[in-house]
Amino acid sequence: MLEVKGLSKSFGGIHAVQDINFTVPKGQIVSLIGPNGAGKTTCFNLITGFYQPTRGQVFWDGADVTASKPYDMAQRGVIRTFQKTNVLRGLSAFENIVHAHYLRDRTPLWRTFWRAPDSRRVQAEIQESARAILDLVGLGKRQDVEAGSLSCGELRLLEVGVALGAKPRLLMLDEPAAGLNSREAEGLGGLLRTLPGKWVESLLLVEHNMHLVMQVSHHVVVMNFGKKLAAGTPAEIQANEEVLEAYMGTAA
Ligand SMILES: Nc1ncnc2c1ncn2[C@@H]1O[C@H](COP(=O)(O)OP(=O)(O)OP(=O)(O)O)[C@@H](O)[C@H]1O
Repeated sequence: MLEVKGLSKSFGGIHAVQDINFTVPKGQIVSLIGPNGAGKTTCFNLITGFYQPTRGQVFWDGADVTASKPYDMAQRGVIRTFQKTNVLRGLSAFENIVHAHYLRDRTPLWRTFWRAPDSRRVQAEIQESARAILDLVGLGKRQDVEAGSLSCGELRLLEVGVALGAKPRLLMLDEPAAGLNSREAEGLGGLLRTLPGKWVESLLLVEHNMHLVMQVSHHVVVMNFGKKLAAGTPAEIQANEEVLEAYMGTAA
């Protein structure tokens, strides 16, 4: 579904991403890992059009979408989260997810006024979908709580819920387990594993929590100093000495 070919990005003399190649097939969870500054978030920014690549291409569903605008990528179903929260703290958990549904809504404004019964039906569908997402992420009983009052663990779950509200085909999560304790991360892992095939087509993850990465990924791509160091199944990556030296060793 997603294919990244020879992707490169330089900021002046800093080669943040150099000749990166990988694919995210349908139905799979792929993780991008590497030490701080390895270029993972820059890859996310290149794929979703927040940065223009210096070289290389991004293909989505067979189409060349290199340097598409972030809004175009979202319309195509490529939805990402940020390391900084995408949650509106003054809104309730429920309102946050309802709000996210409108990101991909194509209903022209005039229809909202002209065909009120139709628009009421759409609103009812959105509310039902928002409740289903809240139940999925385990926040069903917290739907009316202001996002700003949720615990760190609950906020992380709400962030995933907000991203799901935009009806992603490819969901790209940037450090979804940041700040979670091991029990919360375990729960998040369980949730992520249920998503492909039902709620999203595929998932691309940037994550430092190695336990979570190894628990949920079909395929892992390791970056170091902007370059691809290794790629393989979690078992292959865990057995790769170069990876252990460059990343696991320093992360342990
Ligand atoms: N807008 C920018 N301008 C200049 N340098 C940048 C910019 N964005 C990223 N960089 C640099 O590119 C390199 C890769 O950064 P990036 O944030 O992609 O790494 P990362 O692997 O996501 O790190 P972390 O795990 O800490 O989030 C770093 O040296 C960073 O300082």
